[in-house]
Amino acid sequence: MGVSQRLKSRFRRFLQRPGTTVDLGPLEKLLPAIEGREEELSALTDAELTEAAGSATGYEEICAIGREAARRGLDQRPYDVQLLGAMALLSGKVAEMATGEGKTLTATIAAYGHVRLGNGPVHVLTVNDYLARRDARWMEPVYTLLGLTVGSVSEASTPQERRDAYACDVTYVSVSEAGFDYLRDQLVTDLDDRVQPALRTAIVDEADSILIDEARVPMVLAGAVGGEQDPVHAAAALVRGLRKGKHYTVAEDGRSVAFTSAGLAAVEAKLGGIDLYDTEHVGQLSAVNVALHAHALLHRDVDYIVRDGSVELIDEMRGRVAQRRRWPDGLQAAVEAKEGLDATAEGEVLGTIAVQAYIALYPKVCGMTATAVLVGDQLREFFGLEVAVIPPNTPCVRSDEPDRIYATRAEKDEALVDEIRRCHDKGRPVLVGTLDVKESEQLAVGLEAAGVPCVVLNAKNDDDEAAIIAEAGAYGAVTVSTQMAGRGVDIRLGGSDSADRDRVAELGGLYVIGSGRHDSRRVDDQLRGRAGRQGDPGGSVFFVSLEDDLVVRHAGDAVPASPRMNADGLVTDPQVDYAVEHAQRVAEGVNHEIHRNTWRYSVVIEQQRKALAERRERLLTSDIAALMLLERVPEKAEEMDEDLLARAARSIALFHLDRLWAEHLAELSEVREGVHLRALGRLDPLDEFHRAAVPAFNALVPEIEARTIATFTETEFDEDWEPDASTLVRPSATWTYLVHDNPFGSELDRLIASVGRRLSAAPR
Ligand SMILES: Nc1ncnc2c1ncn2[C@@H]1O[C@H](COP(=O)(O)OP(=O)(O)OP(=O)(O)O)[C@@H](O)[C@H]1O
Repeated sequence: MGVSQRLKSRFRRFLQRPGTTVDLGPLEKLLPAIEGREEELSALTDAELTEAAGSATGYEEICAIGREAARRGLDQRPYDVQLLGAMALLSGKVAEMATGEGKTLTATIAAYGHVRLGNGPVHVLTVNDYLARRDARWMEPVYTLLGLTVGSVSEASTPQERRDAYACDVTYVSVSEAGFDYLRDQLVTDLDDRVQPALRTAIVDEADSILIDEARVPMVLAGAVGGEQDPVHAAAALVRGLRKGKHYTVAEDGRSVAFTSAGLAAVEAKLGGIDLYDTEHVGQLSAVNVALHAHALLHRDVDYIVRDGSVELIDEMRGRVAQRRRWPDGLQAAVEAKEGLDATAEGEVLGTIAVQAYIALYPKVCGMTATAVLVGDQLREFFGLEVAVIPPNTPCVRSDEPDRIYATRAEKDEALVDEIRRCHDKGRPVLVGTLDVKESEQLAVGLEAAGVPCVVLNAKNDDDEAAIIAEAGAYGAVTVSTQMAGRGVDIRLGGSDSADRDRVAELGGLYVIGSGRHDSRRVDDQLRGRAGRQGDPGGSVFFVSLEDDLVVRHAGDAVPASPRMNADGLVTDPQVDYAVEHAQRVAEGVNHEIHRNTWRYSVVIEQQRKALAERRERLLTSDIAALMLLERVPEKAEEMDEDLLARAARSIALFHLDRLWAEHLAELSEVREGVHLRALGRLDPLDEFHRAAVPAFNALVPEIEARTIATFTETEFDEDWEPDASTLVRPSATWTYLVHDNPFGSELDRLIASVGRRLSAAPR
């Protein structure tokens, strides 16, 4: 590489440092020309506008026509910054636009543009069904004027409704529904049963949340198989009385737990004095470890709630019940057993894909969120996406106060209630963001005792979430919710009808209070962003205590022994401010590392899934299965009617491919859970995983052929032969779920830790 090239590449690396963003200059230059088209376009009839929309080609024309359609369809003229955002999305970037800047409309113009540029159909991927439905309906008049069809998919949609929605130019769908549809489509035996067309372009809403926070969440399609309950219940009973410190220790980061020698001895005694580390008890050891995880690390009303006799997971970030989400196999049943509920059937995994891998199936991806810069390096690392920061339409005048830090939790809680009461007495609306549902409820009790009425938004009333959040800016309102709840819902000053706007604005607008710093600064920034939208007055502050989890876990050493404080107990030591910032950065680093690690495991499975999907597609759309049988079993195949042979060969081969893939997934998950590794000792888990996964996959294709030939040979065919009539019965009921936070990595650590402890324990 020559000197100038090296310089260029260094300069480029400088430009691409985390936090650096795309230059908007070239796009800004188009704005005057777009504006110049307004008069001429406004003179067109609706029909003429629609016709013009159908032939637009460049960014300039797309934006000019998009603007005119929005003006007519919604009575809102898109701001220049919204057009800049739309162009950033058209050029495949993640647009960072502050909360309330009108991302919904921005995405609409971009979706139209993508269709015009030949990148359709476009999927706008949302974080939930509510937003998919709302945005599709809200933007429909604009799409109609642009001559495009729009649809939305939700959990309740029938296959035909899904097919219709996906047949539109633009489809709004939550990322999980889209992923599940993809997985179901991978299992059809008749092309007509598919609902999704080939994936082309995704516009990802709340991009940081979907692309980073949810990236490693696997979406799972399962078939009904009876679950075994008893070992799980037995293991839950074994760990029920165990105590922290004495019987087990929890790692500082709260992510893993390990038996102490005393704990292990207690469990082994209850089992009649067996040695759990004996190879014959490997299954039991695994069950007991999972039960301990459920017992020690998962807390009711924080990680899950129990409703109508079943365990429902709480989405840690949003603080609301995560629909159809489960922990990985075993853990879910262990929590159910801990709560004394019948364990639900595990089900056989028929297909699975992580959110990140699903997104990667779209040849074109772009996205938008209020907080992208902070994850700029991760967006680049995992998706090759760059961030474009779009300036606000009206400058933000929100006043963000420095953290108020107290020595103890109790002092913090008291000061928090006092501050809320002071604001409430004046009528200034307050939105409090808490870290979890339990904290929300505790705060509500404190507020009630102080005579402050409040509305608590928690996982248990998620149906009304949007409506409640929309009123958070009303005069005198006090709303308590977890930090992430209600993302995407507009908070207007003076209530959803803005009736009291002036009075509330005079009081300083909405006051957002965080009851603690989240693990990620991004989530804190999102919370702050709920105040001061579109140039509204507003304020934000976070209350922190040195006993908060985040500080204890990640900055224990950095906190001075006796920090400076003022008379009110407020810590005024700059070193403490630094320690809190530091704790957050460490937590962010830990999460990034977990993401990277999980992804390294998924890469192999992903390649295998893709290779098999291609094979399946060929089986489905060609006669390769029949040709294989003609070659391998000529006596029988040549005698059969051609159509019948093609039909039978295809069904049998698809059946075996799907079955073997399901078996393969089960095997991989066992490998990952460490069942094999435990016997193998301390080897690099990732290497070990590859060593098992690659040959297992290579054996798959010959095995599909062998089983296809066997079934073909054994089956009697007549003209009316149907797959269902033979032994080729597919799992009848299928359902879908998301696997919550993958504890495998930490489980391995835990196992290694417990093995280590075991080894160092004195021989008995
Ligand atoms: N060009 C415009 N002119 C007037 N009002 C607009 C314009 N664009 C958007 N709005 C209004 O601004 C409000 C916020 O829009 P929207 O909900 O799309 O914001 P957002 O950026 O998605 O916010 P969030 O980060 O909460 O998702 C809506 O009430 C919308 O009608």
